[in-house]
Amino acid sequence: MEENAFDVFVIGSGIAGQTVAKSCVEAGLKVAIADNREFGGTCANRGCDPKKILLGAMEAYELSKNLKGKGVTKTPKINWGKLQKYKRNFTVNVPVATERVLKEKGIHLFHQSPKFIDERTLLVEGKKISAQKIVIATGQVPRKIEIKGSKHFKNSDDFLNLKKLPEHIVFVGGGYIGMEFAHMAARAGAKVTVVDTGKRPLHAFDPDLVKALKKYSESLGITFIFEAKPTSLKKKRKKHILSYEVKGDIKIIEAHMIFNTAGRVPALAELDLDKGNVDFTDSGVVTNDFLQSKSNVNVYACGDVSDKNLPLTPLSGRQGYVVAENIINGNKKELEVPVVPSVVFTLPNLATVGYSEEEARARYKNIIVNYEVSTDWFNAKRINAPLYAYKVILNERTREIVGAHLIGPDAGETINIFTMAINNKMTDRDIKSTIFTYPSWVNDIKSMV
Ligand SMILES: Cc1cc2nc3c(=O)[nH]c(=O)nc-3n(C[C@H](O)[C@H](O)[C@H](O)COP(=O)(O)OP(=O)(O)OC[C@H]3O[C@@H](n4cnc5c(N)ncnc54)[C@H](O)[C@@H]3O)c2cc1C
Ligand SMILES: NC(=O)c1ccc[n+]([C@@H]2O[C@H](COP(=O)([O-])OP(=O)(O)OC[C@H]3O[C@@H](n4cnc5c(N)ncnc54)[C@H](O)[C@@H]3O)[C@@H](O)[C@H]2O)c1
Repeated sequence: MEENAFDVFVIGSGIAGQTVAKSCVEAGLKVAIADNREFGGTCANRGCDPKKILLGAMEAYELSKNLKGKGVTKTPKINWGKLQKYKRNFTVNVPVATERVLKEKGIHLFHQSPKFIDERTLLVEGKKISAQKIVIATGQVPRKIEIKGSKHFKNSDDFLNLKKLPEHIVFVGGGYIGMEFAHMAARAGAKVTVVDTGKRPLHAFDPDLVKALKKYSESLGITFIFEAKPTSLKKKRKKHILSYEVKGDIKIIEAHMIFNTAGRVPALAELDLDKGNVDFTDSGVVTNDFLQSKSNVNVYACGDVSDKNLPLTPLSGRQGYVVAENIINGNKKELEVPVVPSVVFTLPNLATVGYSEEEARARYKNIIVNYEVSTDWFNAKRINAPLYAYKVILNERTREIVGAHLIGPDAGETINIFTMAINNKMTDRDIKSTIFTYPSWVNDIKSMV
């Protein structure tokens, strides 16, 4: 094979791209991978992992705060600078280690965005590269807020790398990222405001539990401004001024830093997809059930950038695996996704799996909705947890669990048991007859079903 010809050329070295590249090279194919940033992708470098390291200190803070006067004498102070240093121990080696593993496997690396020249040819690092299969696994990037002065917005990468925490922070967007960061910043001592165009934060989550989380967030000092449309952003010495419109009135808010946490969009702008005849929409590359481009059979897409994804790490890995299988064995593997749990890493965690109450009502004739604020249960009282609640939904006819929504300490772990229960069509009786460890959060689910 010519030097610049590959069986598989993968664009993007996150979980999706790496999964494809490694599987294909192990199957004996000649593989290359390109990334226009540090290798390793969003999750490991500037997403899930670094965020969760910062969260560790917040967990220590929260537990101590709740037990203050109950055997714990002081609420600790977060040393943001030291916490960031600790986080960097984990992230600093990711790109080098990722490159090393890929190279050791015989994968060729490129450090630039390729551009399509035609359906099978790319231009990268000044070379024309031909490939039998091209895999787009470029993930997502923050959605631009198209207002005057938008260049002054910081984004999630900036927050996760902040050396010093500003006194007053505004997050524009109260979704996963805005809420997780707002909780961290407030606990670390910043004054925090969340501005959102919607009527409430976290619109994909159960409204009753979100209401409880919002109220608790306010008790941490977080201010919310809803139904607010940003109109301009100005920098004035050390401060930034965000103008926004609420019900026809223009208002302003001043802060030291203002972050764009208003959602993320497929990272496709640099690829010249038109030249490659690759169709895409706002949801990503248009794919069939094999994750193959509908307009160019030489191209596959996987991870956050495919139109079949919920942008979560486990799904991106799953899609990478499906694409690798289809490249290696021909299109045999369709994308099948079991129910997907999801957690917002605020403290307490807010977690969800399966149908929402609204979806379950539309889908089943009769449902049972078990909703309770359970802050007086032993597990919560033991650590003086301020918020613990659940909403579990069953199909009344079959008694199968069809949805679970939790807020409370470790809800991000407990939700996994509900995920297994839903996938395995378990009923309330199946759960009640299982023996779990005691006392444990998971044991509580017997009382929730
Ligand atoms: C702050 C934050 C927190 C998150 N927390 C969680 C969490 O707790 N749990 C969870 O499940 N998910 C979380 N996510 C989402 C998760 O990070 C993504 O779903 C996951 O990383 C997607 O993997 P991927 O391989 O599809 O894309 P990515 O990991 O984004 O990888 C895409 C790669 O392609 C590269 N690239 C982009 N454009 C080009 C181009 N033109 N040319 C070459 N290379 C390119 C990028 O540099 C990147 O390395 C979080 C995301 C963010 C931003
Ligand atoms: N814990 C996790 O699993 C986790 C954490 C972070 C991110 N993620 C993934 O990353 C994706 C992106 O997260 P996100 O928080 O950026 O997006 P999001 O879609 O969760 O939230 C975006 C928020 O911004 C608001 N918004 C949109 N445009 C606005 C504007 N112009 N002004 C003000 N508000 C505006 C929306 O109403 C929404 O509330 C998520 O969908 C999720 O899949 C997951």
